[in-house]
Amino acid sequence: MQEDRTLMASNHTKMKIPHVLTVAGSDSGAGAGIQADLKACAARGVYCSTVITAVTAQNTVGVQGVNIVPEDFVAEQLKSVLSDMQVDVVKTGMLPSLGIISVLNQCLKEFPVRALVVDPVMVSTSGDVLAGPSILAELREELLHMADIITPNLKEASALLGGQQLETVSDMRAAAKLLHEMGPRNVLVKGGHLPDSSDAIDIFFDGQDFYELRSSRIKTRNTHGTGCSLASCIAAELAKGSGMLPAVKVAKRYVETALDYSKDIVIGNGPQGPFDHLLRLKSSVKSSCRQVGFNPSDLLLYAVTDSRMNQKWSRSITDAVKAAIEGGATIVQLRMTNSLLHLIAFMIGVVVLQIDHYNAHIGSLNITIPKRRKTMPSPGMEMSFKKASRLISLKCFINFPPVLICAVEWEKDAETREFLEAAKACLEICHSHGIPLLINDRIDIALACDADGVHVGQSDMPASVARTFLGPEKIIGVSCKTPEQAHQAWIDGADYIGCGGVFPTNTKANNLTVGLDGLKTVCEASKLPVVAIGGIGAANARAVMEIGAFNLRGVAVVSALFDRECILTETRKFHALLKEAASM
Ligand SMILES: Cc1ncc(COP(=O)(O)OP(=O)(O)O)c(N)n1
Ligand SMILES: Cc1nc(C(=O)O)sc1CCOP(=O)(O)O
Ligand SMILES: [Mg+2]
Repeated sequence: MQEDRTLMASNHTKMKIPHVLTVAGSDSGAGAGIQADLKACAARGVYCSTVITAVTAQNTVGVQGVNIVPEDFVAEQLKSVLSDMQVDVVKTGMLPSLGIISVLNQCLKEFPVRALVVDPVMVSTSGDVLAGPSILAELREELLHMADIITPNLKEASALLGGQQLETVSDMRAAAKLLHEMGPRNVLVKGGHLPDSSDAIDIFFDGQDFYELRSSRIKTRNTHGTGCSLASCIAAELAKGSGMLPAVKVAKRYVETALDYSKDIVIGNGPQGPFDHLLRLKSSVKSSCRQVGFNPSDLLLYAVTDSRMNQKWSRSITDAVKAAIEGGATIVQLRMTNSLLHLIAFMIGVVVLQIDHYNAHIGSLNITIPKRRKTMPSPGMEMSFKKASRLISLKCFINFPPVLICAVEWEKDAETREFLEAAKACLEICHSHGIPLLINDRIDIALACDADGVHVGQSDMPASVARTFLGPEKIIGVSCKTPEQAHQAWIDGADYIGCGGVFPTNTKANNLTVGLDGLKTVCEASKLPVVAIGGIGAANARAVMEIGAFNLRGVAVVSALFDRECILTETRKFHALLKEAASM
């Protein structure tokens, strides 16, 4: 009985992971070959096992040496993987000897897989020969007929066709047709090196139809390994269950995006650099300007922005953030409040529909605003107001679609775009001063602009889920009013908690206050550093900092900085005060 239960439990958690086996050469510079294949598969969320056919000494200058792995040992590697692991797709790269092609052919017969992607690697991007002409006949006879797709570039296609010159798109079409006659089910001739073309044009032929796939040619030296990565990405998409043409399209878009992202990174001194498969290097370079990760002392003077206060004082969000940083703010949170259109949508909703309590039903979406909800209209409303106005807009949409659909839909996009643009601009300012920028509520915005983290409340996305999206290094703060919430924030993987409202505030409507005693209770229960928030200004900040909690690391303020004539002066004064209080 016990045994049965264990079995059931383990069956329940079993999960088949899409799996690509790459059979290719190692590139010591890690731009191409096995290393590129591993990274491309990882980027596409697919497991990748490896059979190494050759070890190359290689960098951004070129290939300095090649050591071919004996075919018996390639066979041993193939058997090890194929006999044990459930491989979906095999992708081949550098196959430098007749014997290796032959053992691969044997193994694929013995252990059939769902698809075979053959990238007929012959010459490296630096022009060095990786597999000589002697292997061409073997490749044609032993492998091409087994392939679901082959992905030659112009030089490789030309070599496979006995040296035929390929200079135009119509040459590429003709070549794709001839290569298809050699047996592969699909052919992708890559025209990346086609002269006089501003686009990267590839020809895909499935035996019936030709497809001209275009992507913009990215001006960059960092193109080493694009062929390997494209083929690996096709293999990865096939392993996930995609059809051939969609897999090719996704792979092309992936490579184009990665090249564009990596166009300015500098690795090595040679003419052909690698690119960043995981689209991460650039941001770590940027964030390396400031200390990576969370530093609790950053909480000392936590400036939370407010767009309506900026409107009131006729200043831009960037000017406000700049002034706060120059005055001594140690961390900034971008908290966007409602635009005018939300207000209009909301008013229409209230006036026209005159509802206390309603349900909006759209497909499977059921939304209810309870009667006399505490967070209904009030001039100080922020997110709850926004949420309510959205729901009412939805109701209006149902009742008066022609009137409201355009306005509401347009507004929704505009708001997100506005938020993202503000976030990008503020991030630049913050990072140029080594100050972290957090985004209030919106994990999507934080991801899109690569902000340093987010602050979420009890009704926002749970911190544990935010963590899975943002990864281990980003900063996550959670609003907590009780010891239980503080405990949960710690379990969920937050970095700090915001505790408030300590005092009443006009900035956030209907906000329950916890007072200094409540703050102290939460601090004592919290395993995380705490920042106090709500109604804190120059007059009471010292009292807050002196409650005697070692993990209270600072105060978060909105109006005390931003609802003032001169942000710089106020922030300077506040910073000096906090420094003094913290040193006591
Ligand atoms: C530092 C800090 N603490 C608390 C909050 C409030 O967050 P939340 O409860 O989600 O309310 P909104 O700010 O989203 O209206 C905060 N923003 N920052
Ligand atoms: C954004 C926010 N959150 C609060 C909470 O209690 O969680 S109080 C608050 C507003 C703080 O503004 P001010 O510094 O102007 O009082
Ligand atoms: Mg929130």
